[in-house]
Amino acid sequence: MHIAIVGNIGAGKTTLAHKLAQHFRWEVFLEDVDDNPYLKDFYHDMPRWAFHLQVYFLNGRFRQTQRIKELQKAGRGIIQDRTIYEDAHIFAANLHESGLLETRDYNNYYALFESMIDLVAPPDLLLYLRADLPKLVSQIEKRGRDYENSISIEYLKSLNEHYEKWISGYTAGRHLIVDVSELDYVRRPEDLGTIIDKINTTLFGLF
Ligand SMILES: Nc1ncnc2c1ncn2[C@@H]1O[C@H](COP(=O)(O)OP(=O)(O)O)[C@@H](O)[C@H]1O
Ligand SMILES: Nc1ncnc2c1ncn2[C@H]1C[C@H](O)[C@@H](COP(=O)(O)O)O1
Repeated sequence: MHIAIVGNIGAGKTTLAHKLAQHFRWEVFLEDVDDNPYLKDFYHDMPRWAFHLQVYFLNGRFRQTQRIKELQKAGRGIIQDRTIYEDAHIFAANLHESGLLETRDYNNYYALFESMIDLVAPPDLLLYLRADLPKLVSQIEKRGRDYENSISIEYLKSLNEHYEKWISGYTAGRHLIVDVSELDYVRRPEDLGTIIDKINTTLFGLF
């Protein structure tokens, strides 16, 4: 079984990934953020570093999906924090449409993504954490990564719009949308329970 958690920056993916992994006793696959050699520079100068960052994320995410495939074959359950789909359909597309990633670079990147994507199996469940802008801003602040101070409301808004468009056309497998704007699964165990119930219903037909 493979559940992938998708959603905007600060939506609460990593936090939920840990909690679900603990609940189901599955392996958790997180994003490579601390060792990312481009992320900090990207937030200082997006046009300069957009292409480098996208290629870095794409490669990392592809390698991760190959490891997930192996573990799945071995019968293990997996919770994945963010997917390769979001890199291409949300972040790279948004940078291109905002004029921060040149068309020739975007086309080059997208051709690479298309070469890879046939080798990627969609998750058994894609769990989209929808969050409004105040929730995203407060959780990004709460996390306190210095280099994310420069993230603008417009950037988050545009990413949210890309998420909504993408999820409405997602047909690769089962998906579940949970609005987390009013949920606090850090302090309220019942909110975590609500999400787990929804997952069980969708995946196993329980409840
Ligand atoms: N539903 C929630 N309610 C309250 N706080 C949350 C919730 N989800 C995440 N947080 C807090 O918000 C911050 C960002 O969450 P994180 O899981 O890192 O988001 P993401 O991985 O989506 O970027 C963390 O400090 C986390 O503890
Ligand atoms: N593909 C990406 N392009 C640009 N930025 C990205 C991409 N994937 C992740 N990010 C950024 C967004 C955050 O600053 C960090 C970690 O993501 P998070 O949603 O907080 O887990 O990386």
